[in-house]
Amino acid sequence: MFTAPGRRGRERQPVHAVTRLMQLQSAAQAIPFHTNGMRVGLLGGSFNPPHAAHRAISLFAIKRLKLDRVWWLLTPGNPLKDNGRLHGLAERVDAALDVADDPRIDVSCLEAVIGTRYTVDTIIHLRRRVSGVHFVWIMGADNLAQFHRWQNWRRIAAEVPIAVIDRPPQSFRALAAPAAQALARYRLPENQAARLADQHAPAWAFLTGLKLDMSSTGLRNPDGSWKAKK
Ligand SMILES: Nc1ncnc2c1ncn2[C@@H]1O[C@H](COP(=O)(O)OP(=O)(O)OP(=O)(O)O)[C@@H](O)[C@H]1O
Ligand SMILES: O=C(O)c1ccc[n+]([C@@H]2O[C@H](COP(=O)([O-])O)[C@@H](O)[C@H]2O)c1
Repeated sequence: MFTAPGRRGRERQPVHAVTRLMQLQSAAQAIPFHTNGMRVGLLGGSFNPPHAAHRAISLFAIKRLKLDRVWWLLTPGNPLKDNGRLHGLAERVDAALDVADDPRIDVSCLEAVIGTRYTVDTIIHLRRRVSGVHFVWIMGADNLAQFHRWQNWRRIAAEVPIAVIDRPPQSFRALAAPAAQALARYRLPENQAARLADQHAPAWAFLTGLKLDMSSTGLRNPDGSWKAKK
């Protein structure tokens, strides 16, 4: 028997082993459930470890962008990070399923399955394999600040609308960074963010209203192990 954390303030709920096995299998199957016309946010990340802000920004994006679901795409290793102390994918999937704790959030190992660490490959793969779904790439402002260093970032921006979530103290730097400047004319006013998933790329929006200082870095010990949950 596994346990999954309940929403804040609730008791931890038991999760039957068969349910957990099904969740793990569907993560391994890589492309989560979808139907024609669905609006899906893609939150790529290291999730080392997953934390409450991942869940909070996913639910925030569902609300503000009028999404049906968010897929957490667990990277085999961010190409711009030192991945020497990155925990194994299975351990991160297991922890992500615990933290996500919402039927609208799916956890996926798509990038490991297709054998890439590059977002551009992931987006092109999804565009080819999944039709009729409106995707939005979601990232924190720290990632917008270095988006110009991602492989083929202009192609990513040309393929999928992007929602950037405020993440102090990165926000000012992010909006002044090369990618934000280059894409400035494609930025939607925040009060039109609900239309983002319907837009042809390039299109992006910067979402304020949620400021969370939680990070995976803060949840790791100096040796890379994850701090025990309180
Ligand atoms: N507190 C937060 N506010 C806004 N976005 C966040 C926050 N935490 C994570 N994100 C975003 O979620 C995605 C996945 O993040 P990631 O798994 O790298 O967690 P992290 O806390 O940023 O990790 P680390 O501290 O190791 O860099 C990224 O786009 C990141 O910008
Ligand atoms: O494609 C790239 O070049 C690239 C460079 C840096 C980061 N990314 C992706 O950005 C997402 C966020 O990464 P992270 O480590 O900040 O959680 C994750 O999906 C990474 O694979 C992608």
